[in-house]
Amino acid sequence: MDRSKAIISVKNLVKTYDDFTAVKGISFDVYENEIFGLLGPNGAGKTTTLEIIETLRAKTSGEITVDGFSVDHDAGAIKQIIGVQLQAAGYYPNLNLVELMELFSGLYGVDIKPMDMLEKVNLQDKAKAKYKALSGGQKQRFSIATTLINSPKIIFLDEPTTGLDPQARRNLWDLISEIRSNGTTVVLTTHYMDEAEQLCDRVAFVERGEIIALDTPDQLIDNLINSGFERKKEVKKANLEDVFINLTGQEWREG
Ligand SMILES: Nc1ncnc2c1ncn2[C@@H]1O[C@H](COP(=O)(O)OP(=O)(O)OP(=O)(O)O)[C@@H](O)[C@H]1O
Repeated sequence: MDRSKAIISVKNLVKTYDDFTAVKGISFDVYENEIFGLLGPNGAGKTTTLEIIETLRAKTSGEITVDGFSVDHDAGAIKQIIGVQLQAAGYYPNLNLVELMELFSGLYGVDIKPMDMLEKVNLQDKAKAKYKALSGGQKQRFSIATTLINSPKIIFLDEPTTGLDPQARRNLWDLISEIRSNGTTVVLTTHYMDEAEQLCDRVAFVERGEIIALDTPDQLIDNLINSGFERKKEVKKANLEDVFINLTGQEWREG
C-alpha cells in the first residue's frame, strides 16, 4: 500500500433519497494498492457509497475523484480503469463461462484470452460449464474474474464472500490478496469482521450514513484495548471454524 497516494478521494459525500439521507457527508481516501473495507450494519450506506464512486449512481453533493478523474466530469474515464462485479442477471443462461468471457470482453472492447481469465480464478476446469451449474464459491470467483477483464487499477467487491462456506471464503481471501499483489487496489464491503481483520489494510466503519471509525484493523483493536476493554471470556487458541477447516482440508474443492 502506498500511503502517499490516494487513488480514490471522497469529500463530504451526501446522498439523499427523497427526504431520507442515506449518506451524511462522509470523507475518506483509499490509497493506491491497498485493500480497503467498508464495514457496517445493513442499510448503513455502504453500497450507495460504492455505487456513487463507481459512477453507477448519482450523488446529491460532495466531491469524488478516482485516479485523478472527477465523477462529475470524467465518468467515462473512471469506467475504463475500474472493475465492477456484474449482476448475475447479466450472465446469459445458455452461454458457458468461456462464451460469457468472450461476450464481456467484447463489451469492454478488449482482447483477452478467456481461458487466461478463468485460470486466474482457478476455474479452467469449468470452462464449458454454465454459470448456474457452479457452486456458490465458483460463482463468486467467476464474478471476480469479470471485474479483471479490462485490467483495472481498482476493483470493487460488494460482499464477495456472503453465503460461502469457510473454505470457499478463505480461498476467496487468497484470490483477493493475489489480485492486490498484482498491483490492483481493492475496495470491498463485508459484514464479516474476521474477513476485514485478515484481509483489509484499512477499514471504515459506516453507521447510519456516517464514518464512525477509520484505521488499520490492528490500530482499531489496540485503541479499544488501550481504552480498558477486556473480553469477558478467555479466548481459546482455535475456534470452531478452525476445527471445520482442519477436518475438511483447505484445498479448492467446491467442484
Ligand atoms: N434507490 C433507493 N431509494 C430509496 N432508498 C434507498 C435506495 N437505495 C438505498 N436506499 C436506502 O439507503 C440506505 C442505505 O442503503 P445501502 O444499500 O447503501 O446500505 P448498505 O450499507 O449497503 O446495506 P447492506 O449491508 O444491507 O447492503 C438504506 O436505508 C436503504 O433503504
